[in-house]
Formats: sequence, C-alpha cells, structure tokens
Amino acid sequence: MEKIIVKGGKRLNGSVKVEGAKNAVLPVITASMLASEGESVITDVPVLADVYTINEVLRNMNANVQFDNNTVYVDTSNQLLTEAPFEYVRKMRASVLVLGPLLARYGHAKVAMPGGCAIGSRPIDLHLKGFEAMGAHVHVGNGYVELEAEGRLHGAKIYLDMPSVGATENIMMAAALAEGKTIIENCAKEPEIVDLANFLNKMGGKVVGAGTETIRIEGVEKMYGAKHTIIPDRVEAGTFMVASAITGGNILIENVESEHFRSVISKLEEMGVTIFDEDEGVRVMGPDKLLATDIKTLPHPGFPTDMQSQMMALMLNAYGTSVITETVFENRFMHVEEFRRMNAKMKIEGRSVIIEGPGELQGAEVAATDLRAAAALILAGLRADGYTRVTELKHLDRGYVDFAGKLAGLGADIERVDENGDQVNPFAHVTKQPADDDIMAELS
Ligand SMILES: CC(=O)N[C@H]1[C@@H](OP(=O)(O)OP(=O)(O)OC[C@H]2O[C@@H](n3ccc(=O)[nH]c3=O)[C@H](O)[C@@H]2O)O[C@H](CO)[C@@H](O)[C@@H]1O
Ligand SMILES: C=C(OP(=O)(O)O)C(=O)O
Repeated sequence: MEKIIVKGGKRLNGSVKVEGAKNAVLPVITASMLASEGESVITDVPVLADVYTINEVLRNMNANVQFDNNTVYVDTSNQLLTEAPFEYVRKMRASVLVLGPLLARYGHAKVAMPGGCAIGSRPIDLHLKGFEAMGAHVHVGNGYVELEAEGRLHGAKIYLDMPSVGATENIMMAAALAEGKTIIENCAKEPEIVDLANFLNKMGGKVVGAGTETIRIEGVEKMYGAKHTIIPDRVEAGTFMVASAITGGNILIENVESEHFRSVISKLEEMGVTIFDEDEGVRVMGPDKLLATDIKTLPHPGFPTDMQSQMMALMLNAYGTSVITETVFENRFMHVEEFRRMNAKMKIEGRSVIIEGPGELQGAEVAATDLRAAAALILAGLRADGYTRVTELKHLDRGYVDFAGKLAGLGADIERVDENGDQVNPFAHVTKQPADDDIMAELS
C-alpha cells in the first residue's frame, strides 16, 4: 500500500503552478458528447484519476477520446451508446453528468444510480426533476436510473430547491439541445458553471446568465466540437495557500483566478495570513501566530465545502476557539477522527466542529477518508511533530496532481513510497504518457 510520509517543521518557500480545475474539466468532457460534428480540443487538463475515469466512460460509449500532453481530444460524431455502467459511477459520481448530454442527443440515457459516499448521501433528485420538466420519463430500478424522451426534449422553467452544481450542469447540457427556452432558477453560481457555459457557447449553444442565480438557455438543433481551455483549480490553489499559511511559509501560487476564491482569501487574512496579487500569481505568507476564526460552508460565493478539511488543519494551529459549520454535505467530518489520532483537540456538535487551538499536533498513521481529507492530513503533517504517514492515497489522486512532489519542490520534507519503502510518483507519466490502460490499472 502506498503512503505519503511527511515530517513536520519545514517552512515552505518558492513557487508552485496550479493545474486546470478537476470540477470544471469533468462536465466539459461530458458536454463534448453534445457535438454530432467536429472534434473538441480541451487544454490545461490535469492528469488526474478522475479524468482517466471520465475518458474511459466516454470511450465505452463509443466516443473517440485521446489524452496527451494535458490536452483531451473528443470526437463524438459517430453513434454513441447511451449507458454508463456501475463500475464507473462507483469510481466517480461525476459520471452521472453523461445523463444530460445523452438524453438531449438520443432521447435515452441509462446510468448506475450513484450511492452515498464518505461525505454524504448525495441524491440526484434535482437532476431528475429537471429532466422530467423537459419531457423525460424517469425509471429507477435495479440500481439504475433510465431516462427516455419521445422526440426532442422541450425547454422548461426549472426552480432548483438548492443550488446544486451537478444538477445545474446536467440541466444546462440537456437544455442546450432541447427545443425552446429553458430557465434554471436558484441555480449554482460556481466558476465551474461559468466555464461549462462558455464551452457550450463555443459549441454553438446559447447560454446566458451563468454565474448568476438564473441561467437562460435557448436550445439549438445541432452542436459542434470546440476548443476550450479549462480554468485554474481554485481548490488546489486554496490548498497551497493553506500549506504556506500552516508552515509560516512564503510561496507564490501561479495560474490562479483570485476572484474565484475570495471567501477563502478573506478567511485566511482574518487568521493573520498575508496575501497579495503579483504579476505571476498570488503570494501567500504565513504568520508566526495564526488566529482562530469561524467558517460556514455554503454554495458559491460562500465558503467552499471542498476547502473545509484543509481549513480545519489550519485552525488546529491557530490561537483561540474556531468553529466550522458544514451546511453543504451532512457527513463531511470523517477526517475529524483522523486528526484526533494526531492529538487534535476538537469536538463535533451537530453540523459544527469546535476546535481549541493551538494543539500540539503529533505525527501519526492516518488514513484519508476523501480527497480533500487526504490533502488536509498532509497539511497537518507539515506542521506536526515527527512523522505523519497518510494512506488511502487513491482519494488524493482523484483531485491532486503530484501533491507530494509539488510540496517537496517547495521545501517540504515529504516522500511517497510503496509497500517496500521505495519512492514512487504516480504522476511521473505526465511527461512520458504511457497507454491509458496502464495508468488506469495503476490508479485503481
Ligand atoms: C465533480 C464536482 O463538481 N463536484 C463538486 C460538486 O458536487 P455535486 O455536484 O455532487 O454537489 P451538489 O452541489 O449537487 O450538492 C450540494 C448539496 O445538494 C444536495 N443535492 C444535490 C443534487 C440533488 O439532486 N439533490 C440534492 O439534495 C447534495 O446532497 C448536497 O448536499 O459540488 C460540490 C458542492 O460545491 C463540491 O463539493 C464537489 O466537489
Ligand atoms: C467532493 C469532491 O468531488 P466529487 O464531487 O467528485 O466527489 C471534491 O472535489 O472535493
């Protein structure tokens, strides 16, 4: 079993480049299935396990997909199959994002029903309600959800009970090829939604209002492959900001859109971190003494749930009482038990965690419970006394490209080893690009 071993105590220094956003590239790759003519060329694609998974999903549906040099080429001009089996949805919930494009293009889509996961029950009822409003029949049974429409979907006015990112994306993609106008109210406003809308428009779609709470889509009859560059990953950027803050470091984070994570910047500043824009990126300097603060996770532009566990690692080192309230996912505190193994003093009260800091964090054997928890445990290890060994790295590899290597490049005492203690870098293939099958086998 691979593990990351980190020895605490080094101040980070230098610069690090952020990848394209995982949560933007997954819907963009599925949206490319809307094209019945021409190839889509998607650049700045991060070399992540989730990208390999979504590429495999598309290939299994008969799409022609190549991934080379951070660029994904998708050609879906031939007839596609309309089913995504359990083996993919089990690996990655975002596989449900094939529903909207397939339904719109073929009037049929069948996908294994995603179950709950380590962060919550995560139903897809809002996606399905949206499809129904556009004329689809929904059948759920034998572990699958199957959608059927007679003829073209029709535009509809859809109010989302909550601003779900996935439901907004799936409905936007379905509406892009529907007949007439769709209005999605109370939709998600995340930067990844705007990125998807921009891509749809390049494909010939007519989407306006992305980034606000109402999106209007005028359906078109046909869409075409398009060129698109993925936005920078705001969660990876935020994770490196915490890495600098927790070590009292001084790092430049390159390839960022700081307006995408204002809420994170403002909380870090409250904790005493110095942050400013430079020509090449954002400079982040950690203070000698971190101050406690409170955060409540919310849909964008509120504080992102995907930064909650990393902030917890930081608050464990801050002076005073910090409170984290998680309102987006009902079960995103699995990492608390792992932090306790590192001698963290904290208690869970309902949907909040109360942290008394600063604790004396000690290195320990810990297991990642989801991808952000994996990063958070490594961040805590950067400051803990002695060695922290983090296992279950399959979670980390879903969302971070060579996290240990990038931290080592900033001066951290960190290595990734296999069961024999030999150093490994699962993303060394970034430069050599072996066959995708080898990478899938390596990552599974
Ligand atoms: C691949 C991707 O982009 N993943 C992100 C996406 O996940 P995802 O798109 O799954 O998250 P949603 O915004 O849909 O979920 C938010 C909340 O809405 C609930 N819900 C959602 C859909 C639905 O039909 N019914 C329902 O009740 C969920 O259980 C959750 O409690 O947004 C989350 C919230 O910012 C992020 O943490 C994930 O990293
Ligand atoms: C929860 C996340 O991703 P996913 O929705 O793919 O599980 C995440 O990126 O933190």
